[in-house]
Amino acid sequence: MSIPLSIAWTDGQLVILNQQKLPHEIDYLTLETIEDVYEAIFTLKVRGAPAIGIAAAYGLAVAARRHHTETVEAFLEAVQTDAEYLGQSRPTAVNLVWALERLLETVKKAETAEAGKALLLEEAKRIHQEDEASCRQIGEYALSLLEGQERVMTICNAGSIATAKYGTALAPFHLGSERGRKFEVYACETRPVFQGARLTVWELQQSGVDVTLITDSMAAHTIGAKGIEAIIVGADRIAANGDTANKIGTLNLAILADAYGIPFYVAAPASTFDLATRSGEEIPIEERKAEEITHIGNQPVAPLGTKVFNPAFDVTPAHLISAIITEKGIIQGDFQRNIPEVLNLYAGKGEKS
Ligand SMILES: CSC[C@H]1O[C@H](OP(=O)(O)O)[C@H](O)[C@@H]1O
Repeated sequence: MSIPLSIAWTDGQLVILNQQKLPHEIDYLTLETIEDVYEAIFTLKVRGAPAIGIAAAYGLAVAARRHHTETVEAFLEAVQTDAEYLGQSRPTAVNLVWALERLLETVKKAETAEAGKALLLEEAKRIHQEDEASCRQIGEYALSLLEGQERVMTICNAGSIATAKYGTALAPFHLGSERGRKFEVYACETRPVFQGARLTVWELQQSGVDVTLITDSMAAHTIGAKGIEAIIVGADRIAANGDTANKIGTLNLAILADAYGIPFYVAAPASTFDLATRSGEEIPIEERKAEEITHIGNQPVAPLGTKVFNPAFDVTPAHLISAIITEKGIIQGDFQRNIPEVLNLYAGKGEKS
């Protein structure tokens, strides 16, 4: 059994597992240009909030290697332009902008372009390593919160391939499997891109975790019929008040958890919090192309030209969230007050001194 990975810096190159080809093909891609990285993020070849941030960070380093400028000022301007370009690849996951801004802050220290190139790559590697450690710690906290609970539902893929390793919502299942802890995971297929059916099922099977696939519409019935004891999901952006953007369909599960009286957990690293965003109303929700809904593969399932609304995310209000599981601890109660306390963060200013 193994925990799958989706991003590597190998022999000086950025290599990703092409998640659009899973589960039937294991296809690795080397992203050689900033355009390659943008396209991989936009088309969900690499996806998942933390993984998007890691890929963008390496993308900035890859792009910088191609700049041969007369001055360090010109180099820094070119890097700034690259960051703005990559930052437009997907709007909802705050990890993308967070990673790019962290690299821009780091590279400002460079006295030469060559030093700047080294700083960018070192910081990208640091973000990659930190995320793996964060996800492992999230898994530990989630295991403690799920003590005595076996039957758990999830949606989309907040797994190892959506992060550096382990995942966020799926981290307790991967760690639990290593320790003989039994879980029965019920994975919503997650239309329209099928991250649940294609990615979460595949990923948990690689790790030897008992996983059952259901359609999104089966969630309410399944919670009752199978005695689901908790729901755990990932996040793409968590506002200062705890409102959480995650894959479309997550709000449905939060409402169902409230109706059934079972806990609804969000698992996410500190890099997914955006304290400059006061509430969920301010979170940009990505809308994607109609064909994701009107077609399955190349097969149309709706009349051609059908009008479509295709939001890729929804926002779960904080009052429906039982706890937010982070690498720095489990946040409950008054999220507005407890988020900065637990994460030791100020709005937009990073760690407390
Ligand atoms: C730890 S992954 C977080 C989040 O990202 C996924 O969205 P997408 O597949 O569109 O990148 C999903 O919302 C996951 O929960």
